[in-house]
Amino acid sequence: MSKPVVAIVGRPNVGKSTLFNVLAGEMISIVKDTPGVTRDRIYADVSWLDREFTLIDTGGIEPESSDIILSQMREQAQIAIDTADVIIFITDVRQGLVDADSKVADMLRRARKPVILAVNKVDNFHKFMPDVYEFYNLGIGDPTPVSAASRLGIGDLLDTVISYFPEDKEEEEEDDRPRIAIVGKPNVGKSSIVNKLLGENRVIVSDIAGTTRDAIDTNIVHNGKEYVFIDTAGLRRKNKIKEELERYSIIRTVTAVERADVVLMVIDAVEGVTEQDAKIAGIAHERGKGIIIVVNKWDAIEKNDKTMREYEKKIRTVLSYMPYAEIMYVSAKTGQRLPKLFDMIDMVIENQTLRIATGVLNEIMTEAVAMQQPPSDKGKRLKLYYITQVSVKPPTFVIFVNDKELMHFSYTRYLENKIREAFGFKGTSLKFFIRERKEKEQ
Ligand SMILES: Nc1nc2c(ncn2[C@@H]2O[C@H](COP(=O)(O)OP(=O)(O)OP(=O)(O)O)[C@@H](O)[C@H]2O)c(=O)[nH]1
Ligand SMILES: Nc1nc2c(ncn2[C@@H]2O[C@H](COP(=O)(O)OP(=O)(O)OP(=O)(O)O)[C@@H](O)[C@H]2O)c(=O)[nH]1
Repeated sequence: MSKPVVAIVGRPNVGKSTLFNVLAGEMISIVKDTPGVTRDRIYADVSWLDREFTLIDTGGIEPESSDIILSQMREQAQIAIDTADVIIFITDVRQGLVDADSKVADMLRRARKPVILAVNKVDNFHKFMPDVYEFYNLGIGDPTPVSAASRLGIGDLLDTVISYFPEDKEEEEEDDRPRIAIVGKPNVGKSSIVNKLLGENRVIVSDIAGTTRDAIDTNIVHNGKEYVFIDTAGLRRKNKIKEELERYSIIRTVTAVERADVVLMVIDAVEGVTEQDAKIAGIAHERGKGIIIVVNKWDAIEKNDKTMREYEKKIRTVLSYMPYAEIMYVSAKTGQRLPKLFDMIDMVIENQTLRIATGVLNEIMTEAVAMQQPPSDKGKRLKLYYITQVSVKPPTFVIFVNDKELMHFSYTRYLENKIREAFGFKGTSLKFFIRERKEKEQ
């Protein structure tokens, strides 16, 4: 279900960005083309030997003095401990072992998460190996020599990374409680929503033992059904620079969204919807998660009969890439409409896992094609042979055509709309793959 998260931690200048780019650039597909989504390489989807994971770079800007370096590294390590399944701790063979490395190693060791010690800049294994052994002193296991710049040792490193992933999701499958991530800018009311939901519903203590991450999960029972809320609120803002804070909140959002079935994208009604909201919502959209846009603090604004429509218009414009998302206007302060969230969550999950029979899909497609002729180019017309649904979460379809080039984005969108007219699929994106098939095979 959810992909494992792997975090890179290390001192400035040891090669974190270089390693990140090597892992990301060659072996990944970042889902792009969502307007507003950050171009910063803070996170990336990586796959290695059929295993997929989300890679995050916890490193930020370069601090000047060594005591700041240490405190920053502690912050990075803490973020990694809080969010990652596997941590790559990267050091530099040229600089050798330094005090900050040892302190961070202590911290990581106590966290009881799998840590891989990568010793970077080993551009020549023969020459530098004796220096690599020094890193055994950190007491966090065997050092793995790599050279990010020359791409040496990368395969071994990735083998080690995936060896720590749980064997195909057995454990997770047992837990079928809906997982709901609450995301949004600071101060929009994420914690207030969870607290209000907690206050009005029965709470039970998390029964999954042993993982740090569950500490931020809240289990809520509503109408006899359990829901797990994953909160991204409460980033410690003290002493943080703006860029750093933003990086951390993106990491928190990505890792929470990764684990969720449905994402509540919280917007502050008083502030209105902003580009930053578009960035955050884009993370959930890219990952094909169910989405509900929650406009909070609805009690705090002046309203008339047009207010809701005006809000919707603005939201649809700024978040134009997710027209399928439902919008709810709530107040964590008064509790207005909050109980309805659960029905909405149930509906979105149903839609995320909805499967449509192939026969029905093909009827819809045939009818759609009859109503609006497919595009043509240079005398050749697009022919659509066959459509079938191949997976769920999000619902994913494959369309077989005579020529991929002829399948315009707008025609795919048209078919999507026809499918949505028939089945709704509210709250979830739909994915389409276009495949070519020779005419005679039909
Ligand atoms: N010789 C050698 N140099 C490397 C290697 N990997 C990275 N470097 C160099 O080390 C320097 C720092 O690399 P970055 O990837 O920017 O390091 P970083 O840890 O992301 O640094 P910060 O952004 O300051 O945290 C650059 O000059 C890289 O070219 C390597 O494998 N061998
Ligand atoms: N009027 C009004 N105020 C609200 C509502 N929900 C939250 N607030 C206020 O908004 C402020 C921020 O609420 P939080 O729940 O801490 O917001 P958050 O999104 O969790 O913030 P971070 O922890 O910074 O991410 C607090 O002062 C709340 O009292 C609401 O529905 N109406």
